[in-house]
Amino acid sequence: MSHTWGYGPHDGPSTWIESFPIADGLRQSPINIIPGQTSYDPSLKPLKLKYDPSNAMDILNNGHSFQVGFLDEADSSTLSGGPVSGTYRLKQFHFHWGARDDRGSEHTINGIKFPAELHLVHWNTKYPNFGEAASKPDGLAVVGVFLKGKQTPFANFDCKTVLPASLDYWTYDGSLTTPPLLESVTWIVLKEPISVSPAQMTKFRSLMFSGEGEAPCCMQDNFRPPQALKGRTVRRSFK
Ligand SMILES: CCCCNCc1ccc(S(N)(=O)=O)cc1
Ligand SMILES: [Zn+2]
Repeated sequence: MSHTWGYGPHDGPSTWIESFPIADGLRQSPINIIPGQTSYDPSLKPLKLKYDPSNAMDILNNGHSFQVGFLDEADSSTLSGGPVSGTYRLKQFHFHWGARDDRGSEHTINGIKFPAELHLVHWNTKYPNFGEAASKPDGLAVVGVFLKGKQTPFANFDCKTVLPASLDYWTYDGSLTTPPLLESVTWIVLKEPISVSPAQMTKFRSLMFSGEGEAPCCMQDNFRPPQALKGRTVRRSFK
């Protein structure tokens, strides 16, 4: 059965439960983060991110976003420390954004939406590969970074240069935010956003959901709204 899901009125987030019943699961993402209701956990370690730009392999419009794929056959671009144990390898990064600057991010803070959100997707090297890891509760770790509007050149895709100065973060147990919505993600959402220029946002919004020869449909509003917390705790690494 070919899963055709999207972000439109007939195939968008409210319809995903029809093919993916886990959409109503106990650890779905994204969520609305209410800073006053998070708990500081002094045992949380600093995030350790190591990215080798030469691992970047390709850029792809996958019909839901565009993603930059990384070579993940060695521990050269990894995440460790933070809320996770062991080593997670960078597989890809991609973005979610809105048709306008008043929406676009998947996570929200006190209900505030950012114009876009970057996801750096990593898999746990205790499993043989991404696909295996994606089906395990501790299989994936995704670093979420909010993008805010500002006149500034957009850094190249050396992931290190694209990260904010502070690596303070919120963390919670969640899921993929697109089908198959697997509940295998340790979410690490950075408190400090990075800046992106209006020109960059225009570039995002000029990408297409549609393929060649199809009726043109701009890739915009490719975000899932916040899901129920269902009793989960959101911890923070900073006082
Ligand atoms: C098992 C096949 C899964 C393919 N899909 C990957 C994927 C990666 C990250 C995210 S996100 N948006 O939660 O970072 C969604 C979907
Ligand atoms: Zn994502």
